[in-house]
Amino acid sequence: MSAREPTVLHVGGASPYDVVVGRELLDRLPGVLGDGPQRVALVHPVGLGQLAHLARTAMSAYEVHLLPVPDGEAAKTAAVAADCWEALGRLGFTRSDAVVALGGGATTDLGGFVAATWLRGVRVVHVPTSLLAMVDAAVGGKTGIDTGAGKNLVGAFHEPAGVLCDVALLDSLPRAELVAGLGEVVKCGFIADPVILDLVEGTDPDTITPDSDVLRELVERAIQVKIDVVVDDLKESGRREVLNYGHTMAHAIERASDYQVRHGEAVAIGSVFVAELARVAGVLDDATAERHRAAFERVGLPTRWYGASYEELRAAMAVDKKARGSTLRFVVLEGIGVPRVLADPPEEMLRAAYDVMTGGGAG
Ligand SMILES: NC(=O)c1ccc[n+]([C@@H]2O[C@H](COP(=O)([O-])OP(=O)(O)OC[C@H]3O[C@@H](n4cnc5c(N)ncnc54)[C@H](O)[C@@H]3O)[C@@H](O)[C@H]2O)c1
Ligand SMILES: O=C(O)C(=O)C[C@@H](O)[C@H](O)[C@H](O)COP(=O)(O)O
Ligand SMILES: [Zn+2]
Repeated sequence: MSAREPTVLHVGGASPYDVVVGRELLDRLPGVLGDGPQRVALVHPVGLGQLAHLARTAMSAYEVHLLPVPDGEAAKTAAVAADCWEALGRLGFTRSDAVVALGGGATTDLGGFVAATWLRGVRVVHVPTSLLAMVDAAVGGKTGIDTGAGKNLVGAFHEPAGVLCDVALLDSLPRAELVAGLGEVVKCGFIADPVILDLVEGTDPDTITPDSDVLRELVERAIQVKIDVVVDDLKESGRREVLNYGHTMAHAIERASDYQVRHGEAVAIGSVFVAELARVAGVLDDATAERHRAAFERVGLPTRWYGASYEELRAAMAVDKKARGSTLRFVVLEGIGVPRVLADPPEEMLRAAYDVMTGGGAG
């Protein structure tokens, strides 16, 4: 059980802000919002109404308007964004006002996008309530929504004014959602911080609970991995692509499953897929490819998926934002913490990795 002081992780750059990690942090909201805003639009999933009311109480100095949106991925649509814009219009929301996005990554992506687009950009503060949103979605300024053409294809870079990661809020998070968040944490272990892998491999997964010291360390380490990358390459002109490890296949799986596969689960499957692709391409050794499967499975994540044909997933991968023209580009690893891009891998290699992913291959 952690009774530690909050940890403040600073994100530098042109619009610097802090990511605070700790417990019982809602009272810090006014400090992050400052005395500029009069009105606050509190975007939250309908299912988290009680938490939203707690946050509202903490912001009693402001005129707070609740904007409930659908739970989960269903919030990331043009229609829901348009409803939010209409609500801000009715409120007479000005550039001196602020959005607070409280919820999982779907809510922070939507709330961030609404803030990025309203009046071409108003202040947003994120209060992530899922593990995945704390370690990834709320940090780094990527916002967006899904369309029929694919996941996250419409969006904007819009950095928050602050992020409050109150791990006490994870107490109500269903276990399957916590485990999904570990997918992005383990990803960070492979791309940049092997201590994360040591922690995961050396810990009984049932003891990774919201009040545990190990969860706190995993959260802080994963956030630091993300910060180190985004301060160097906010708009993904190069290095930031590493954070997309496993995501080319992950996003294809999410879309093909009609978003029934959780993002963090898809990241686990997609990371094992791309490790296999790298192994088949002669880039990654057998043992490190196998370590991928073992690490994700250890925390309870899936590493195989049988739900769509190769052709369907191949077509969905074509809209990946890392693609250039008709050339697919995958982030692969040469070793732990040693990323590179594998462009235009031969079709037979992609099929071989797909066969392993579906259990049809030798892996
Ligand atoms: N912008 C980025 O950099 C970035 C990074 C990673 C992921 N994402 C996006 O984040 C989304 C996934 O985020 P997610 O895994 O948090 O999913 P999510 O937002 O769909 O949340 C999962 C479910 O948990 C519920 N929930 C959240 N917090 C809760 C709590 N404290 N108690 C009870 N229930 C709670 C939500 O209402 C939802 O039903 C995806 O859309 C993904 O694309 C964005
Ligand atoms: O922050 C990033 O950059 C990432 O790629 C982090 C990913 O975990 C995240 O899922 C992100 O939303 C994916 O971005 P996209 O550009 O592929 O839509
Ligand atoms: Zn992700």
